[in-house]
Amino acid sequence: MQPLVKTTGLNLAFGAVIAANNIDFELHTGERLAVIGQNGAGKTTFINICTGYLKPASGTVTFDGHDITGMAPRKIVRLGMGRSFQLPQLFTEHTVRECIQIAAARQNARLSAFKPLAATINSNDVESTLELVGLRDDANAISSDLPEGKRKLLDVAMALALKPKLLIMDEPTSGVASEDKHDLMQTVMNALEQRKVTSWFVEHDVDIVAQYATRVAAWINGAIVADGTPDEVLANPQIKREVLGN
Ligand SMILES: Nc1ncnc2c1ncn2[C@@H]1O[C@H](COP(=O)(O)OP(=O)(O)OP(=O)(O)O)[C@@H](O)[C@H]1O
Repeated sequence: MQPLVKTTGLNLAFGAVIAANNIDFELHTGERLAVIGQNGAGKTTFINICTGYLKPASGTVTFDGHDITGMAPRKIVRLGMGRSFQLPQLFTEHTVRECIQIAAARQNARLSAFKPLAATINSNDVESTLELVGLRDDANAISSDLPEGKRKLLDVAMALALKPKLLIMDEPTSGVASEDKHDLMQTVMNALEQRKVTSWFVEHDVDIVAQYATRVAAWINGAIVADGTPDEVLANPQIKREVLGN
């Protein structure tokens, strides 16, 4: 089976810091990949290269059979690669429902000053996305008034409105109280499962990684040093010592 994402020989340095060190990587449809690594290991740089926010100095990225190396982020999104951010990127003056409507309309390039927003998109899709992430009761709330956990859910909902094949999430549980992290991840993972979206998420909480990932890749100094099942990688002595700090 053709990998959904494939990178070959990716390199990128910031001055003397090697943020991506010859990364060969494959992700297959249906996987739930957790990426772990200390701060500064290169996890976000790798996401930024794959999503078009950074150009690699060398190497290639393919997504769903397309060469997307150096392609603009909005074009990569249109091919079906969604992304949610460590700090949710919401339309802060709009309601939760409008944020999802705007995301859906942007994907179809249907935003227009001459047509009401709701007339440009399929309202059933918007309502089912609200329901899917448990935000129906918050649909009329202004997005900036939401607590952090719901802001994260809205960020995911906006990505899902674009009907992605893959969703990459940079620290989906950061800034969320530890007692709320599992509920948040459960909701997100159920939503992704229902929409048959492959996922890859950066996560520092080992319990979350062990519970929700089918595969774990560990980063050190811009390179993948371990890649396998959660049991294998989380028990690897080097990873315990250098990544998990045990
Ligand atoms: N735009 C940039 N300019 C200069 N250095 C950068 C830039 N972006 C990242 N770096 C450096 O590259 C290295 C990798 O950073 P990156 O953000 O990818 O790490 P990370 O694993 O995502 O860390 P964190 O867990 O803190 O988000 C770090 O040393 C960082 O300081």
